[in-house]
Amino acid sequence: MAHIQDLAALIKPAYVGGLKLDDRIKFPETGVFQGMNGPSRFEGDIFQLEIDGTIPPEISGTFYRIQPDHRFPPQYEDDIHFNGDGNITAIRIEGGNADFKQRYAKTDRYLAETAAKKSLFGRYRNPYTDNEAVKGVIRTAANTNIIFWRGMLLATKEDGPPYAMDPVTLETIGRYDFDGQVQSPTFTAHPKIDPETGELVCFGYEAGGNGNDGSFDIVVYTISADGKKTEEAWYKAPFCGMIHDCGISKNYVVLPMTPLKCSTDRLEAGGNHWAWDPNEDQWYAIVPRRGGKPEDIVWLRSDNAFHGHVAGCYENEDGKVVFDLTVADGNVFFFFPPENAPHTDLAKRNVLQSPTCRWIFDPQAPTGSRVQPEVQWDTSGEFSRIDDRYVCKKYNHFWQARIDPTRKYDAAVCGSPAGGLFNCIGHYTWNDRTEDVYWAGPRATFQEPTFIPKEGGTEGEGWIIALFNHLDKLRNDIVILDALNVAAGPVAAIRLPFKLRLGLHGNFVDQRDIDVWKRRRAAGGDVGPVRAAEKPLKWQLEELQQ
Ligand SMILES: C=Cc1ccc(O)c(OC)c1
Ligand SMILES: [Fe+2]
Repeated sequence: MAHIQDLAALIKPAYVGGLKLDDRIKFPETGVFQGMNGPSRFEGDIFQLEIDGTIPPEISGTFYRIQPDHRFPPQYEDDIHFNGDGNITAIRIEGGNADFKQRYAKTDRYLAETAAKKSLFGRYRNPYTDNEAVKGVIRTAANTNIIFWRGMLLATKEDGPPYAMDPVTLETIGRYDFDGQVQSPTFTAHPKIDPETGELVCFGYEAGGNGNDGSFDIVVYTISADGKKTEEAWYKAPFCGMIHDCGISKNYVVLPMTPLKCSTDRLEAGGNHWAWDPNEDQWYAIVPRRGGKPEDIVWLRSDNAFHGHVAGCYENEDGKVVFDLTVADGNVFFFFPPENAPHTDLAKRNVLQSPTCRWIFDPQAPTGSRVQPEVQWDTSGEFSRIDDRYVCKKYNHFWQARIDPTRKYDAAVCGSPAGGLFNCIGHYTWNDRTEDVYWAGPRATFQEPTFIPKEGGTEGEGWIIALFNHLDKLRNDIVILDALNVAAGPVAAIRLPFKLRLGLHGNFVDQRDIDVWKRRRAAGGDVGPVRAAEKPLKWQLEELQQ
Protein backbone atom coordinates (compact mmCIF):
# COMPACT_ATOMS: atom_id res chain seq x y z
CA MET A 1 0.00 0.00 0.00
CA ALA A 2 1.42 3.34 -1.02
CA HIS A 3 1.63 6.14 1.47
CA ILE A 4 0.28 9.44 0.22
CA GLN A 5 3.77 10.95 0.08
CA ASP A 6 4.88 8.13 -2.23
CA LEU A 7 2.15 8.98 -4.71
CA ALA A 8 3.98 12.05 -6.00
CA ALA A 9 6.35 9.98 -8.11
CA LEU A 10 3.43 8.08 -9.64
CA ILE A 11 1.38 11.12 -10.59
CA LYS A 12 1.51 12.13 -14.24
CA PRO A 13 1.97 15.83 -14.87
CA ALA A 14 -1.39 17.49 -15.49
CA TYR A 15 0.03 19.90 -18.09
CA VAL A 16 2.41 19.20 -20.92
CA GLY A 17 3.76 22.02 -23.01
CA GLY A 18 1.47 24.38 -21.11
CA LEU A 19 -1.70 22.53 -22.12
CA LYS A 20 -3.97 20.32 -20.06
CA LEU A 21 -3.02 16.71 -20.76
CA ASP A 22 -6.30 14.99 -19.89
CA ASP A 23 -9.54 15.52 -17.97
CA ARG A 24 -8.21 14.87 -14.47
CA ILE A 25 -9.08 17.48 -11.88
CA LYS A 26 -5.54 18.68 -11.23
CA PHE A 27 -4.72 22.39 -11.03
CA PRO A 28 -1.54 24.02 -12.32
CA GLU A 29 1.29 24.31 -9.84
CA THR A 30 1.67 28.02 -10.50
CA GLY A 31 1.43 31.01 -8.17
CA VAL A 32 -2.12 31.66 -9.41
CA PHE A 33 -3.27 28.45 -7.69
CA GLN A 34 -1.05 28.36 -4.63
CA GLY A 35 -0.98 29.52 -1.04
CA MET A 36 -3.73 32.00 -0.17
CA ASN A 37 -4.96 31.62 -3.73
CA GLY A 38 -5.13 27.85 -3.80
CA PRO A 39 -8.39 26.68 -5.42
CA SER A 40 -11.34 26.94 -3.05
CA ARG A 41 -14.35 25.85 -5.18
CA PHE A 42 -16.46 25.76 -2.07
CA GLU A 43 -20.23 26.18 -1.91
CA GLY A 44 -21.99 25.94 1.41
CA ASP A 45 -23.39 27.48 4.55
CA ILE A 46 -22.23 28.04 8.09
CA PHE A 47 -24.77 29.03 10.69
CA GLN A 48 -23.46 31.24 13.52
CA LEU A 49 -19.80 31.94 12.86
CA GLU A 50 -17.28 32.27 15.67
CA ILE A 51 -16.64 35.91 16.57
CA ASP A 52 -13.82 37.69 18.39
CA GLY A 53 -14.78 41.06 19.85
CA THR A 54 -18.27 42.48 19.38
CA ILE A 55 -20.15 43.13 16.17
CA PRO A 56 -21.95 46.45 16.71
CA PRO A 57 -25.58 45.45 17.33
CA GLU A 58 -26.86 48.20 15.02
CA ILE A 59 -25.42 46.40 11.99
CA SER A 60 -28.21 44.53 10.24
CA GLY A 61 -27.67 43.48 6.70
CA THR A 62 -25.55 41.39 4.38
CA PHE A 63 -22.00 41.87 3.19
CA TYR A 64 -21.67 40.40 -0.28
CA ARG A 65 -18.32 39.90 -1.97
CA ILE A 66 -17.06 37.93 -4.95
CA GLN A 67 -13.92 36.01 -5.85
CA PRO A 68 -12.67 34.45 -9.08
CA ASP A 69 -12.48 30.75 -8.27
CA HIS A 70 -11.80 28.36 -11.18
CA ARG A 71 -14.38 25.59 -10.99
CA PHE A 72 -12.20 23.34 -13.15
CA PRO A 73 -8.49 23.30 -13.91
CA PRO A 74 -7.91 25.70 -16.79
CA GLN A 75 -7.02 24.54 -20.29
CA TYR A 76 -3.83 26.60 -20.16
CA GLU A 77 -1.29 26.05 -17.42
CA ASP A 78 -0.40 29.76 -17.34
CA ASP A 79 -4.01 30.85 -16.81
CA ILE A 80 -4.69 33.95 -14.71
CA HIS A 81 -6.73 34.60 -11.58
CA PHE A 82 -9.13 36.89 -13.47
CA ASN A 83 -10.28 33.92 -15.58
CA GLY A 84 -11.82 32.11 -12.59
CA ASP A 85 -15.57 31.57 -12.09
CA GLY A 86 -17.40 34.07 -9.92
CA ASN A 87 -18.06 32.66 -6.46
CA ILE A 88 -20.14 34.87 -4.18
CA THR A 89 -19.84 35.06 -0.39
CA ALA A 90 -22.69 36.45 1.71
CA ILE A 91 -22.09 37.34 5.36
CA ARG A 92 -25.45 37.95 6.95
CA ILE A 93 -25.07 40.06 10.08
CA GLU A 94 -27.86 40.39 12.63
CA GLY A 95 -27.96 41.10 16.37
CA GLY A 96 -24.20 40.69 16.78
CA ASN A 97 -24.16 37.33 14.96
CA ALA A 98 -23.00 36.33 11.51
CA ASP A 99 -23.85 33.51 9.08
CA PHE A 100 -21.93 32.48 5.97
CA LYS A 101 -23.19 31.40 2.58
CA GLN A 102 -21.26 30.87 -0.62
CA ARG A 103 -22.47 29.97 -4.13
CA TYR A 104 -21.11 30.22 -7.62
CA ALA A 105 -22.87 32.39 -10.18
CA LYS A 106 -24.36 29.75 -12.48
CA THR A 107 -23.39 31.45 -15.71
CA ASP A 108 -23.82 29.92 -19.16
CA ARG A 109 -20.08 29.19 -18.92
CA TYR A 110 -20.48 27.44 -15.58
CA LEU A 111 -23.39 25.32 -16.82
CA ALA A 112 -21.60 24.27 -20.03
CA GLU A 113 -18.44 23.32 -18.15
CA THR A 114 -20.37 21.51 -15.42
CA ALA A 115 -22.08 19.36 -18.06
CA ALA A 116 -18.69 18.55 -19.59
CA LYS A 117 -16.98 18.10 -16.17
CA LYS A 118 -14.03 20.16 -17.44
CA SER A 119 -13.09 23.61 -18.65
CA LEU A 120 -14.17 24.42 -22.20
CA PHE A 121 -13.29 28.10 -22.32
CA GLY A 122 -9.65 28.93 -22.95
CA ARG A 123 -7.72 32.09 -22.32
CA TYR A 124 -9.05 35.24 -20.67
CA ARG A 125 -11.28 37.00 -23.22
CA ASN A 126 -10.01 35.01 -26.19
CA PRO A 127 -12.82 33.03 -27.86
CA TYR A 128 -10.35 31.63 -30.42
CA THR A 129 -8.94 29.47 -27.64
CA ASP A 130 -12.30 27.89 -26.73
CA ASN A 131 -13.52 24.37 -27.34
CA GLU A 132 -15.73 24.20 -30.49
CA ALA A 133 -18.56 22.91 -28.28
CA VAL A 134 -19.06 26.38 -26.75
CA LYS A 135 -19.24 28.47 -29.92
CA GLY A 136 -21.90 31.12 -29.35
CA VAL A 137 -22.06 30.51 -25.60
CA ILE A 138 -21.63 33.63 -23.43
CA ARG A 139 -18.17 33.21 -21.94
CA THR A 140 -18.20 35.67 -19.03
CA ALA A 141 -17.32 34.24 -15.62
CA ALA A 142 -19.26 37.05 -13.82
CA ASN A 143 -16.44 37.28 -11.26
CA THR A 144 -15.71 40.94 -10.48
CA ASN A 145 -18.50 42.68 -8.57
CA ILE A 146 -21.74 41.79 -6.83
CA ILE A 147 -24.27 44.61 -6.76
CA PHE A 148 -27.72 44.92 -5.22
CA TRP A 149 -30.21 46.35 -7.67
CA ARG A 150 -34.01 46.36 -7.35
CA GLY A 151 -34.20 43.22 -5.28
CA MET A 152 -31.60 41.14 -7.08
CA LEU A 153 -27.87 40.71 -6.96
CA LEU A 154 -26.02 41.30 -10.20
CA ALA A 155 -22.80 39.33 -10.63
CA THR A 156 -20.78 41.31 -13.13
CA LYS A 157 -17.63 41.19 -15.20
CA GLU A 158 -16.78 43.71 -17.89
CA ASP A 159 -16.50 41.10 -20.69
CA GLY A 160 -20.16 40.07 -20.68
CA PRO A 161 -23.68 40.69 -19.43
CA PRO A 162 -24.64 40.54 -15.74
CA TYR A 163 -26.20 37.51 -14.05
CA ALA A 164 -29.04 37.95 -11.55
CA MET A 165 -28.99 36.08 -8.25
CA ASP A 166 -31.37 35.83 -5.31
CA PRO A 167 -29.98 37.98 -2.44
CA VAL A 168 -31.19 35.55 0.23
CA THR A 169 -30.52 32.10 -1.27
CA LEU A 170 -27.73 33.11 -3.71
CA GLU A 171 -29.46 30.99 -6.33
CA THR A 172 -28.75 32.18 -9.86
CA ILE A 173 -31.84 33.40 -11.69
CA GLY A 174 -30.06 33.77 -15.02
CA ARG A 175 -28.56 36.29 -17.39
CA TYR A 176 -30.19 39.66 -16.78
CA ASP A 177 -31.01 42.04 -19.63
CA PHE A 178 -33.20 44.49 -17.68
CA ASP A 179 -36.40 43.04 -19.14
CA GLY A 180 -34.96 43.13 -22.65
CA GLN A 181 -33.79 46.76 -22.44
CA VAL A 182 -30.02 46.17 -22.33
CA GLN A 183 -28.67 44.19 -25.28
CA SER A 184 -24.97 45.13 -25.29
CA PRO A 185 -22.54 42.18 -25.24
CA THR A 186 -20.59 43.75 -22.37
CA PHE A 187 -21.58 45.47 -19.14
CA THR A 188 -19.24 47.11 -16.63
CA ALA A 189 -18.45 45.58 -13.25
CA HIS A 190 -18.73 49.11 -11.82
CA PRO A 191 -22.14 50.62 -12.49
CA LYS A 192 -22.98 53.54 -10.18
CA ILE A 193 -26.20 54.34 -8.37
CA ASP A 194 -27.05 58.03 -8.03
CA PRO A 195 -28.33 58.32 -4.45
CA GLU A 196 -30.45 61.40 -5.29
CA THR A 197 -32.37 59.90 -8.22
CA GLY A 198 -31.93 56.17 -7.59
CA GLU A 199 -30.74 55.77 -11.19
CA LEU A 200 -28.30 53.06 -12.24
CA VAL A 201 -25.69 54.50 -14.61
CA CYS A 202 -23.79 51.80 -16.44
CA PHE A 203 -21.74 51.25 -19.55
CA GLY A 204 -20.12 48.67 -21.76
CA TYR A 205 -16.90 49.04 -23.75
CA GLU A 206 -15.75 46.77 -26.58
CA ALA A 207 -19.49 46.66 -27.12
CA GLY A 208 -19.85 46.59 -30.92
CA GLY A 209 -19.67 42.84 -31.56
CA ASN A 210 -19.37 39.78 -29.35
CA GLY A 211 -17.61 41.66 -26.55
CA ASN A 212 -14.26 40.00 -27.15
CA ASP A 213 -13.32 41.20 -30.62
CA GLY A 214 -11.54 44.50 -30.08
CA SER A 215 -14.39 46.80 -31.07
CA PHE A 216 -14.03 50.52 -30.34
CA ASP A 217 -17.71 50.97 -29.37
CA ILE A 218 -18.80 52.28 -25.99
CA VAL A 219 -22.40 52.34 -24.78
CA VAL A 220 -23.68 54.24 -21.75
CA TYR A 221 -27.10 53.48 -20.25
CA THR A 222 -29.24 54.91 -17.48
CA ILE A 223 -31.89 52.76 -15.82
CA SER A 224 -34.38 54.70 -13.69
CA ALA A 225 -35.17 53.77 -10.08
CA ASP A 226 -38.31 52.02 -11.33
CA GLY A 227 -36.38 49.91 -13.81
CA LYS A 228 -36.95 51.79 -17.10
CA LYS A 229 -34.11 52.46 -19.49
CA THR A 230 -34.09 56.26 -19.91
CA GLU A 231 -30.76 56.77 -21.72
CA GLU A 232 -28.75 54.80 -24.25
CA ALA A 233 -25.87 56.56 -26.02
CA TRP A 234 -23.20 55.09 -28.26
CA TYR A 235 -19.67 56.46 -28.68
CA LYS A 236 -16.35 55.49 -30.28
CA ALA A 237 -12.99 55.13 -28.54
CA PRO A 238 -9.71 55.96 -30.32
CA PHE A 239 -8.65 52.32 -29.79
CA CYS A 240 -9.89 49.31 -27.86
CA GLY A 241 -8.49 49.93 -24.38
CA MET A 242 -9.63 48.72 -20.99
CA ILE A 243 -12.26 50.87 -19.22
CA HIS A 244 -12.72 49.18 -15.90
CA ASP A 245 -14.37 51.68 -13.57
CA CYS A 246 -16.22 54.99 -13.99
CA GLY A 247 -17.32 58.06 -12.11
CA ILE A 248 -20.62 59.91 -12.23
CA SER A 249 -21.41 63.47 -11.28
CA LYS A 250 -24.79 65.22 -11.52
CA ASN A 251 -24.42 65.83 -15.25
CA TYR A 252 -21.49 63.75 -16.51
CA VAL A 253 -20.03 60.27 -16.73
CA VAL A 254 -16.22 59.92 -16.67
CA LEU A 255 -14.68 56.81 -18.24
CA PRO A 256 -10.95 56.25 -17.60
CA MET A 257 -9.35 54.23 -20.42
CA THR A 258 -6.13 52.47 -19.48
CA PRO A 259 -3.45 51.80 -22.15
CA LEU A 260 -3.98 48.05 -22.19
CA LYS A 261 -4.83 47.37 -25.83
CA CYS A 262 -6.67 44.60 -27.58
CA SER A 263 -5.48 43.36 -30.98
CA THR A 264 -7.54 41.12 -33.24
CA ASP A 265 -4.36 39.60 -34.74
CA ARG A 266 -3.17 38.59 -31.30
CA LEU A 267 -6.60 37.13 -30.47
CA GLU A 268 -6.63 35.08 -33.68
CA ALA A 269 -3.15 33.81 -32.90
CA GLY A 270 -4.44 32.54 -29.54
CA GLY A 271 -2.66 35.17 -27.48
CA ASN A 272 -3.64 37.58 -24.73
CA HIS A 273 -6.63 39.85 -25.02
CA TRP A 274 -4.62 42.75 -23.64
CA ALA A 275 -1.09 44.01 -24.10
CA TRP A 276 0.28 46.91 -22.08
CA ASP A 277 1.44 49.77 -24.30
CA PRO A 278 4.10 51.71 -22.37
CA ASN A 279 4.06 54.41 -25.07
CA GLU A 280 0.34 55.12 -24.95
CA ASP A 281 -1.37 57.83 -22.89
CA GLN A 282 -3.96 57.27 -20.22
CA TRP A 283 -7.30 58.62 -21.49
CA TYR A 284 -10.42 60.00 -19.87
CA ALA A 285 -13.73 60.23 -21.70
CA ILE A 286 -16.38 62.66 -20.48
CA VAL A 287 -19.95 62.25 -21.70
CA PRO A 288 -23.21 63.86 -20.62
CA ARG A 289 -25.53 61.91 -18.31
CA ARG A 290 -28.55 62.94 -20.38
CA GLY A 291 -29.21 63.09 -24.09
CA GLY A 292 -25.68 62.04 -25.12
CA LYS A 293 -24.92 61.94 -28.85
CA PRO A 294 -21.88 60.29 -30.51
CA GLU A 295 -20.20 63.67 -31.10
CA ASP A 296 -20.54 64.71 -27.43
CA ILE A 297 -17.69 62.57 -26.16
CA VAL A 298 -14.67 64.59 -24.95
CA TRP A 299 -11.37 62.70 -24.66
CA LEU A 300 -8.70 64.10 -22.35
CA ARG A 301 -5.26 62.52 -22.13
CA SER A 302 -2.23 62.40 -19.87
CA ASP A 303 1.09 60.52 -19.71
CA ASN A 304 1.17 56.74 -19.68
CA ALA A 305 -0.16 55.25 -16.42
CA PHE A 306 -2.48 52.56 -15.08
CA HIS A 307 -5.88 53.37 -13.54
CA GLY A 308 -6.99 51.89 -10.27
CA HIS A 309 -10.48 52.27 -8.83
CA VAL A 310 -12.47 55.48 -8.50
CA ALA A 311 -13.05 57.07 -5.10
CA GLY A 312 -15.42 59.99 -5.75
CA CYS A 313 -16.65 62.18 -8.59
CA TYR A 314 -18.64 65.41 -8.46
CA GLU A 315 -19.03 68.83 -10.03
CA ASN A 316 -17.49 71.81 -8.23
CA GLU A 317 -18.84 75.41 -8.10
CA ASP A 318 -17.24 76.18 -11.50
CA GLY A 319 -19.02 73.33 -13.25
CA LYS A 320 -15.77 71.36 -13.51
CA VAL A 321 -15.73 67.65 -12.83
CA VAL A 322 -13.64 66.52 -9.86
CA PHE A 323 -12.53 62.94 -10.43
CA ASP A 324 -10.48 60.98 -7.88
CA LEU A 325 -8.79 57.62 -8.37
CA THR A 326 -5.54 55.79 -7.79
CA VAL A 327 -3.16 55.94 -10.76
CA ALA A 328 -0.18 53.57 -10.84
CA ASP A 329 3.10 54.38 -12.54
CA GLY A 330 3.33 51.14 -14.51
CA ASN A 331 1.55 48.01 -15.63
CA VAL A 332 -0.33 46.62 -12.63
CA PHE A 333 -1.51 43.70 -14.81
CA PHE A 334 1.98 42.17 -15.19
CA PHE A 335 0.28 39.13 -16.76
CA PHE A 336 -0.59 41.27 -19.81
CA PRO A 337 2.91 42.37 -20.86
CA PRO A 338 3.63 44.50 -23.93
CA GLU A 339 3.33 42.71 -27.24
CA ASN A 340 6.27 40.33 -27.75
CA ALA A 341 7.67 41.08 -24.30
CA PRO A 342 8.01 38.34 -21.69
CA HIS A 343 5.80 38.15 -18.61
CA THR A 344 7.17 40.05 -15.68
CA ASP A 345 6.14 38.94 -12.24
CA LEU A 346 4.31 39.88 -9.12
CA ALA A 347 7.50 41.22 -7.54
CA LYS A 348 7.53 43.98 -10.15
CA ARG A 349 3.88 44.82 -9.53
CA ASN A 350 4.64 45.16 -5.83
CA VAL A 351 7.09 48.05 -6.35
CA LEU A 352 4.71 50.23 -8.38
CA GLN A 353 3.57 53.50 -6.83
CA SER A 354 -0.16 54.10 -6.91
CA PRO A 355 -0.91 57.57 -5.51
CA THR A 356 -4.43 58.90 -5.31
CA CYS A 357 -4.89 61.56 -7.99
CA ARG A 358 -7.50 64.30 -8.08
CA TRP A 359 -8.25 65.51 -11.59
CA ILE A 360 -10.37 68.56 -12.26
CA PHE A 361 -11.74 68.15 -15.75
CA ASP A 362 -13.34 70.84 -17.88
CA PRO A 363 -16.15 69.10 -19.73
CA GLN A 364 -16.06 71.96 -22.31
CA ALA A 365 -12.36 71.41 -23.11
CA PRO A 366 -11.58 70.56 -26.73
CA THR A 367 -11.35 66.82 -27.23
CA GLY A 368 -7.74 65.64 -27.22
CA SER A 369 -6.60 68.22 -24.61
CA ARG A 370 -3.76 67.16 -22.33
CA VAL A 371 -4.46 67.26 -18.59
CA GLN A 372 -2.51 66.92 -15.35
CA PRO A 373 -3.72 65.90 -11.90
CA GLU A 374 -4.55 68.78 -9.56
CA VAL A 375 -3.48 66.75 -6.51
CA GLN A 376 -1.23 63.75 -6.25
CA TRP A 377 -1.55 62.20 -2.79
CA ASP A 378 1.58 60.15 -2.31
CA THR A 379 0.30 57.09 -0.58
CA SER A 380 0.22 53.78 -2.41
CA GLY A 381 -3.16 52.10 -2.45
CA GLU A 382 -5.95 50.46 -4.39
CA PHE A 383 -9.62 49.56 -3.99
CA SER A 384 -10.75 53.07 -3.03
CA ARG A 385 -14.20 53.21 -1.53
CA ILE A 386 -16.38 55.99 -0.16
CA ASP A 387 -19.62 56.36 1.77
CA ASP A 388 -21.85 55.55 -1.22
CA ARG A 389 -24.47 58.05 -0.09
CA TYR A 390 -21.95 60.60 -1.45
CA VAL A 391 -21.76 59.26 -5.01
CA CYS A 392 -22.09 62.36 -7.30
CA LYS A 393 -21.53 64.68 -4.33
CA LYS A 394 -18.65 66.58 -2.81
CA TYR A 395 -17.25 64.16 -0.25
CA ASN A 396 -14.49 64.12 2.33
CA HIS A 397 -13.68 60.54 3.38
CA PHE A 398 -12.28 57.62 1.43
CA TRP A 399 -10.79 54.28 2.35
CA GLN A 400 -8.25 52.09 0.57
CA ALA A 401 -6.29 48.92 0.86
CA ARG A 402 -2.92 50.54 1.45
CA ILE A 403 0.50 49.27 0.45
CA ASP A 404 3.20 50.16 2.96
CA PRO A 405 6.51 48.53 2.01
CA THR A 406 8.25 50.18 4.99
CA ARG A 407 6.45 47.88 7.43
CA LYS A 408 7.88 44.53 8.34
CA TYR A 409 6.76 41.70 6.08
CA ASP A 410 7.55 38.07 6.85
CA ALA A 411 8.47 36.87 3.38
CA ALA A 412 10.24 33.81 4.82
CA VAL A 413 6.92 32.46 6.10
CA CYS A 414 4.44 34.03 3.67
CA GLY A 415 6.34 34.17 0.37
CA SER A 416 5.38 36.84 -2.11
CA PRO A 417 2.12 38.49 -0.94
CA ALA A 418 -0.47 37.06 -3.32
CA GLY A 419 -2.31 39.82 -5.18
CA GLY A 420 -0.19 42.61 -3.72
CA LEU A 421 1.12 43.83 -0.39
CA PHE A 422 -2.14 45.34 0.86
CA ASN A 423 -0.90 45.27 4.43
CA CYS A 424 -2.92 48.26 5.74
CA ILE A 425 -6.36 49.79 5.66
CA GLY A 426 -6.10 53.53 5.09
CA HIS A 427 -8.79 56.10 5.86
CA TYR A 428 -8.18 59.51 4.32
CA THR A 429 -9.90 62.89 4.42
CA TRP A 430 -9.57 65.51 1.70
CA ASN A 431 -10.51 68.51 3.85
CA ASP A 432 -7.66 68.19 6.36
CA ARG A 433 -5.57 65.66 4.45
CA THR A 434 -5.56 63.24 7.37
CA GLU A 435 -4.34 59.65 7.16
CA ASP A 436 -5.75 57.15 9.63
CA VAL A 437 -4.09 53.76 9.14
CA TYR A 438 -4.35 50.26 10.56
CA TRP A 439 -1.58 47.74 9.85
CA ALA A 440 -2.44 44.05 9.55
CA GLY A 441 0.89 42.88 10.93
CA PRO A 442 3.80 41.15 9.17
CA ARG A 443 1.91 38.04 8.02
CA ALA A 444 -1.41 39.37 6.76
CA THR A 445 -3.04 41.45 4.07
CA PHE A 446 -6.46 42.93 3.43
CA GLN A 447 -8.95 42.66 0.64
CA GLU A 448 -11.11 45.60 -0.48
CA PRO A 449 -12.63 47.70 2.34
CA THR A 450 -16.41 48.23 2.12
CA PHE A 451 -18.28 50.94 3.99
CA ILE A 452 -21.32 50.20 6.17
CA PRO A 453 -23.23 53.41 6.95
CA LYS A 454 -24.61 54.07 10.41
CA GLU A 455 -28.26 54.99 10.31
CA GLY A 456 -28.74 58.77 10.54
CA GLY A 457 -24.97 59.26 10.64
CA THR A 458 -23.01 61.95 8.87
CA GLU A 459 -20.58 61.15 6.07
CA GLY A 460 -18.21 58.38 7.06
CA GLU A 461 -19.98 57.48 10.29
CA GLY A 462 -20.24 53.72 10.30
CA TRP A 463 -17.90 50.80 9.81
CA ILE A 464 -15.44 49.29 7.40
CA ILE A 465 -15.79 45.60 6.66
CA ALA A 466 -13.00 43.71 4.88
CA LEU A 467 -11.53 40.28 4.45
CA PHE A 468 -8.33 39.74 6.38
CA ASN A 469 -5.93 37.24 4.78
CA HIS A 470 -3.84 35.26 7.27
CA LEU A 471 -1.05 34.48 4.79
CA ASP A 472 0.71 32.20 7.29
CA LYS A 473 -2.33 30.23 8.46
CA LEU A 474 -4.12 30.23 5.07
CA ARG A 475 -7.35 31.32 6.68
CA ASN A 476 -9.60 34.37 6.51
CA ASP A 477 -11.24 36.56 9.08
CA ILE A 478 -13.75 39.23 8.21
CA VAL A 479 -12.89 42.30 10.22
CA ILE A 480 -15.11 45.22 11.17
CA LEU A 481 -13.52 48.56 12.07
CA ASP A 482 -14.82 51.95 13.13
CA ALA A 483 -14.71 53.76 9.77
CA LEU A 484 -13.61 57.06 11.36
CA ASN A 485 -10.92 55.42 13.49
CA VAL A 486 -9.46 52.46 11.66
CA ALA A 487 -6.17 52.91 13.55
CA ALA A 488 -7.92 51.61 16.66
CA GLY A 489 -8.10 48.20 15.00
CA PRO A 490 -11.03 45.84 14.51
CA VAL A 491 -14.00 45.99 16.86
CA ALA A 492 -14.86 42.49 15.70
CA ALA A 493 -13.28 39.68 13.72
CA ILE A 494 -15.62 37.10 12.24
CA ARG A 495 -13.61 33.88 12.03
CA LEU A 496 -13.98 31.68 9.02
CA PRO A 497 -12.82 28.12 9.61
CA PHE A 498 -11.07 28.04 6.21
CA LYS A 499 -9.61 30.29 3.59
CA LEU A 500 -11.42 31.89 0.70
CA ARG A 501 -9.52 33.25 -2.30
CA LEU A 502 -8.46 36.77 -3.18
CA GLY A 503 -11.62 38.51 -4.20
CA LEU A 504 -12.41 41.69 -6.04
CA HIS A 505 -15.37 43.75 -4.91
CA GLY A 506 -18.05 43.71 -2.27
CA ASN A 507 -21.02 45.72 -1.07
CA PHE A 508 -23.08 45.91 2.10
CA VAL A 509 -26.87 45.86 1.79
CA ASP A 510 -29.19 46.96 4.61
CA GLN A 511 -31.52 44.14 5.65
CA ARG A 512 -34.57 46.39 5.29
CA ASP A 513 -33.80 46.85 1.60
CA ILE A 514 -33.49 43.09 1.15
CA ASP A 515 -36.78 42.52 3.01
CA VAL A 516 -38.76 45.23 1.21
CA TRP A 517 -37.63 43.96 -2.17
CA LYS A 518 -38.35 40.38 -1.23
CA ARG A 519 -42.00 41.33 -0.76
CA ARG A 520 -42.10 43.40 -3.95
CA ARG A 521 -40.47 40.61 -5.96
CA ALA A 522 -42.73 37.85 -4.61
CA ALA A 523 -45.31 36.32 -6.96
CA GLY A 524 -48.20 38.76 -6.54
CA GLY A 525 -45.88 41.53 -5.29
CA ASP A 526 -46.12 44.93 -7.01
CA VAL A 527 -42.97 44.30 -9.12
CA GLY A 528 -42.99 40.52 -9.39
CA PRO A 529 -40.17 37.99 -9.76
CA VAL A 530 -36.93 38.89 -11.52
CA ARG A 531 -37.08 37.68 -15.11
CA ALA A 532 -33.97 36.26 -16.75
CA ALA A 533 -33.17 37.24 -20.34
CA GLU A 534 -35.35 35.38 -22.81
CA LYS A 535 -33.65 36.16 -26.13
CA PRO A 536 -30.04 35.33 -27.08
CA LEU A 537 -27.82 38.32 -27.79
CA LYS A 538 -27.44 39.42 -31.41
CA TRP A 539 -23.85 38.14 -31.71
CA GLN A 540 -24.88 34.72 -30.43
CA LEU A 541 -27.44 34.30 -33.19
CA GLU A 542 -24.92 35.47 -35.78
CA GLU A 543 -22.19 33.10 -34.61
CA LEU A 544 -24.52 30.13 -34.42
CA GLN A 545 -25.63 30.76 -38.02
CA GLN A 546 -22.06 30.55 -39.34
C1 LIG B 1 -9.39 44.70 -11.13
C2 LIG B 1 -9.78 44.68 -12.31
C3 LIG B 1 -10.29 43.66 -13.19
C4 LIG B 1 -10.37 43.99 -14.53
C5 LIG B 1 -10.86 43.08 -15.46
C6 LIG B 1 -11.27 41.82 -15.05
O1 LIG B 1 -11.72 40.90 -15.94
C7 LIG B 1 -11.20 41.48 -13.70
O2 LIG B 1 -11.62 40.21 -13.39
C8 LIG B 1 -11.68 39.78 -12.08
C9 LIG B 1 -10.72 42.40 -12.77
FE1 LIG C 1 -12.93 46.66 -10.14
